Amino acid sequence: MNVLSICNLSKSFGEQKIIKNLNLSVPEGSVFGFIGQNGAGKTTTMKMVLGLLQPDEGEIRVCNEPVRFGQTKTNQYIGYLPDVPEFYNYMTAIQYLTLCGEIVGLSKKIISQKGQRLLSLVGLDGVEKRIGGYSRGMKQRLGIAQALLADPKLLICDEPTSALDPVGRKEILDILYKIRGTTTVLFSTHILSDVERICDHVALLNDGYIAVGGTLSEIKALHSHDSLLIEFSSEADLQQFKASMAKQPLLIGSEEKGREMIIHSREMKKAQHTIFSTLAEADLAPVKVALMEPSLESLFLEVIK
Ligand SMILES: Nc1ncnc2c1ncn2[C@@H]1O[C@H](COP(=O)(O)OP(=O)(O)OP(=O)(O)O)[C@@H](O)[C@H]1O
Repeated sequence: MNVLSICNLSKSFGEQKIIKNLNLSVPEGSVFGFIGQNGAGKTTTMKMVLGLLQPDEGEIRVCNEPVRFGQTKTNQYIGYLPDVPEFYNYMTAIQYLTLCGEIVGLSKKIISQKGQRLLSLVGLDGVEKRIGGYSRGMKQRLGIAQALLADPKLLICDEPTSALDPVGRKEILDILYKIRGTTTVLFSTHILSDVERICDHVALLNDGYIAVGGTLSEIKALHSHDSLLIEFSSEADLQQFKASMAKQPLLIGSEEKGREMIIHSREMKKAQHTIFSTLAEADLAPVKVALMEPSLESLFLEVIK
């Protein structure tokens, strides 16, 4: 089942068409990376999912119920962490979660139990200081705890790691990874390494629509080429290899750095035959040969160029 389905969604601001016929399905239980460059329209899309912005065209369904602009019914299924979460700085974390729990009608007992559990999940249990003294990362973590308070089916996080240092980013990613299976996670980002670390599904928003989407392994298999790194013991050996391969189109687009060469091919098995027989004929013994997995970054750069 899909927790979120977006069908033929379009949105313009004035003359500027930001979202053009966007289709997206977020399967239950997934950790879904919604990727796009700055200004691609990720926040705009999320606001439409939350009923805060009116689409020009298209349909959005959350847990199979239609989202209506200005109405909050489908938001009962959603926990939302905006890119810059706002808090009452004079409160402590537990005071803030208590207030949020009361607003959504939870009993004192439930708030206390859930509050402690969530603060422990996000690594803020036992933190006594007021929110005003928190780091950005701590605020983001508290924001996740707050977004999870009402046990949402879908947690939406808008660029949760973008403003954080590597330690803060890892803490957020670890939390999102921990809750997979119990809560479906959709998070937007332009940091591809974050996506590679925790997501099982991804969609790349480019030019207003999903240019690439699917599971990480599907995308890598469909859109990418493999690369082979060959390291020689000297630059002279590398030059000799190049000369021996001169008649092969395989070296077109290859990269060279010092004693290393990286060769890209969509048919790596075939390419390897040619490379290894050339090495043998030229009596060259590289010090290292390694098959390199395509990175999400190289793949997406290829799609959006
Ligand atoms: N209310 C608005 N009125 C006019 N233009 C808007 C409005 N909201 C967003 N935009 C424009 O729509 C485009 C997409 O913005 P959006 O915030 O959705 O991008 P984003 O992918 O979330 O980017 P970022 O990573 O920078 O937050 C931008 O060009 C932005 O200036």
